[in-house]
Formats: sequence, C-alpha cells, structure tokens
Amino acid sequence: MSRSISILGATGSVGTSTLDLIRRDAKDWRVVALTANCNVAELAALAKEFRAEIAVVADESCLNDLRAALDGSGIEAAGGKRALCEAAARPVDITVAAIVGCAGLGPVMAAIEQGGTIALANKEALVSAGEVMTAAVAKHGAMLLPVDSEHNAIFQCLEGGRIEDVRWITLTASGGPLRTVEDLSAVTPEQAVAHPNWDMGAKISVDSATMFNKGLELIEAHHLFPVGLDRIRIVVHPQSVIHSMVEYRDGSTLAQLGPSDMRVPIASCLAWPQRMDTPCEPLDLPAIGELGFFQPDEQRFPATRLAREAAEAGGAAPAVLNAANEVAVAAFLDRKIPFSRISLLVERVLTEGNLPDAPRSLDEVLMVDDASRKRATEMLELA
Ligand SMILES: NC(=O)C1=CN([C@@H]2O[C@H](COP(=O)(O)OP(=O)(O)OC[C@H]3O[C@@H](n4cnc5c(N)ncnc54)[C@H](OP(=O)(O)O)[C@@H]3O)[C@@H](O)[C@H]2O)C=CC1
Ligand SMILES: CC(=O)[C@@H](O)[C@H](O)COP(=O)(O)O
Ligand SMILES: [Mn+2]
Repeated sequence: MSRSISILGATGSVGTSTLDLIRRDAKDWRVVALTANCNVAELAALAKEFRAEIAVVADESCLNDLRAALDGSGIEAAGGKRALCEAAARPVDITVAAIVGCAGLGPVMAAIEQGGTIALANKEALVSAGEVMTAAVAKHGAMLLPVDSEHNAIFQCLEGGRIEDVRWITLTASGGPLRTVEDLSAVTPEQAVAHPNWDMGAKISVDSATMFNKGLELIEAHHLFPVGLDRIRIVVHPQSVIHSMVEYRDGSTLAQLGPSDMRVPIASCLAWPQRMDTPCEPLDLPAIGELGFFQPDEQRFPATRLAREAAEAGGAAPAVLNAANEVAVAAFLDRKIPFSRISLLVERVLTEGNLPDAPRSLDEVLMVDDASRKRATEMLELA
C-alpha cells in the first residue's frame, strides 16, 4: 500500500533530495502537496512528474505563472501564505518540512495541528517557536522526526536508550569553509557558501560559515531532546563523518556515522521506524584516514555563544536571534554588509533595548519575528 507525503520547500536542496528518494520507489508513494516560494518552472515540473494533488507558491504574485504551467495537467495550483498553510494541513502520512527560515513556521504548525508526522528540516521554525511548537506537538499528538543530520544522529543514538541516562549530547560542527581563514573581514558570499562537506542552500551554508547553524542547532537540540542545555556541547569535527553523539551515564558513547549526504537522514525519517535503501556511497573509513576534533573558537565565531545565551534567556530571545540572523544573512548575500557584521548585528538586536515578552501562540511568535526583522533592518540602515 502506498504512503502519502507532502513536501514543503520541494524545490530546495532538502526537498529535491527527498524527491530523489521518492522517485526510486515511486509506486510506494502518493504525493499530495508540493510547495515552493516562486520557482514556478521547477515546481510545475516536479508536480507533473510526481502527479501531485496540489502545487503551491508562497509568493502569490507567481500564481498566474503556476496556473499557466499546470494548465491541463489536472493538478491544483494555489498561491499565498494562507494557501500554503491549507495545503500543509491536508492529511498525509508524512510531511517533509524543508522551507528555509521562519517563513516555514505557519505551514509546519498547520501540519502539527493535524496530528501528523513531520520530518523537520526547517530548524528556524522550531528555534523561533520553541515551546509553542513543542506544546502543539503534544496537544495534537503529532510527531517530529529530525531531518537535520546532527539531530537525526542523536535521535538514532537515543533509540533504545532513556533520556534520563544521558550524560552528554555532543553536536558535531564542521567549522565551515572559514574555519582556517585568518582574515574574516574580506570574505565574499562565494567563499561563505562553499561548504567543505555538504551541498546545501545558500542561507544554511552562510550559517555554517558563521557557526550560527550550530547555534540554531543547539537550540533545536534543546527542544527536541530535553536533557538540559548544560548537557549539550559542541565539538568541531571538520570531516563531518560523525554526525553527532550521545554519551550515557555508564560512560558509553554512541555515535552515528555516514556520508555527507542528506539522503541518509531523510531516508531514516521516511522509513522510520524501519529502514530503506538509498543510493548513497558507503563510508570508506580507510580512505578518510583520520578524524579530527577541536574546541569551537567563540572569539572568531561568536554565534554559538549568542545562541546559548539566547536559549538560556528563553522566551522571545531565540526568535529574535533567528530573525536578526535571517536579515543579516540576506544582507550579506546581497553584498550590503561584510561577513563580520552578521554576528555583530545579531548581538546588537538581542542586547540593545528590551526583549519582547515571551510569545505564547503562533501569532505572537510571528509578531516577535516581524518586529525583530524590522529592528534588524533599521539597525542595518542606520549604520
Ligand atoms: N540543505 C541541507 O542539506 C540542510 C538543510 N537544513 C534546513 O532545511 C531547510 C531548507 O534548507 P535548504 O533545502 O538548504 O534550502 P533551499 O534554499 O535550498 O530551499 C528552500 C526551499 O524553501 C522555499 N522557500 C524559500 N523562501 C520561502 C518562503 N518565503 N516561503 C515559502 N517557501 C520558501 C524555496 O522555494 P523557491 O525554490 O521557490 O525559492 C525552496 O523550495 C532550512 O531550514 C535548513 O536550515 C537542515 C539540514 C541540512
Ligand atoms: C547537513 C546538515 O545537517 C547541516 O546542518 C550541516 O551539518 C552543516 O554543517 P556545519 O554547520 O557543521 O558546518
Ligand atoms: Mn545540521
């Protein structure tokens, strides 16, 4: 019997990796919704190939083009934020949440409210909504399966174990493309997106370069695996072979290893609790030779300190941090600010002025996100 799936952010790096797996076992899957922001040509092609029920563009100004591209196909076309949430709320066996940024929060919450199983790649949504999302998961009997490679690794290492027995969760970090670059003041967007191990979208690639990716992942881990922030640590491991580790109180450390290919954690979510085949290259440890481990350098890359402080402060702080980072990364990619201003801007938005009250609902999270973006944009324009 086939299983139904919706993919939010189908045209992106995680979205297309997911569809690559589905393509190999097409008869096992029924594709319900595929979404994008405005990449109409790619979305329409995917919707036709996978015979989706509905294709949605978040940017409503792209809807006419989508309608034209799907004309005669029998596939529904829709556009706008509300349509995106309505499509995400269609009942399916699994939703892959692969929109980039807090823009994915509304649709993820719509899927959670259906009590569905959500394979979550969109870490910014969980970082921003925090307890609002985890409470909704509990209330609606939904299930979050972590796609993010580190969290998927931890999830696998925790299976069969008890969270009370965990001494440490160790998040591994590659250190990004700039780990050994001395002068960070002249870094270009091209250098920053050139991740040494992973082929990913531009925003997360810049986050890896600043180490904000690891900061966001720290907060993500804190919500997914409630061991306490003081039991989650970060270790730089440049080869990205060990995707993360769990140390239990008896001194046993379990690690998950694999190639730097997102189809491995995605497959683990799609098949969970079983396993499925993937075309990924097996690990060749003798060819890799050596694995290295280092302490993070928070003087050069303050993002993990800022994220830990935001997680400790709780309330609105993680949503503020995330929104400021999204604005800063977009400005850096547009060549409006230098690389080194990304973390400076995030720190200023977090520390200058009062933090908003802790959000208690989706609408309040979105208000904090919106206000923080405006504040970050003002600070950029004033400087
Ligand atoms: N790439 C990776 O290997 C990994 C990614 N992640 C996380 O997964 C998420 C997706 O990352 P990635 O696939 O790299 O990102 P991409 O930039 O490659 O893809 C983003 C997807 O989101 C859509 N999108 C962009 N903006 C909006 C918007 N405002 N509203 C609705 N949809 C939008 C894009 O549509 P369009 O094509 O039309 O622009 C595209 O489908 C991120 O949260 C990232 O942190 C986590 C671990 C690994
Ligand atoms: C593939 C994945 O999960 C990314 O988040 C990746 O881990 C980025 O690598 P670093 O942030 O460790 O450079
Ligand atoms: Mn990751």
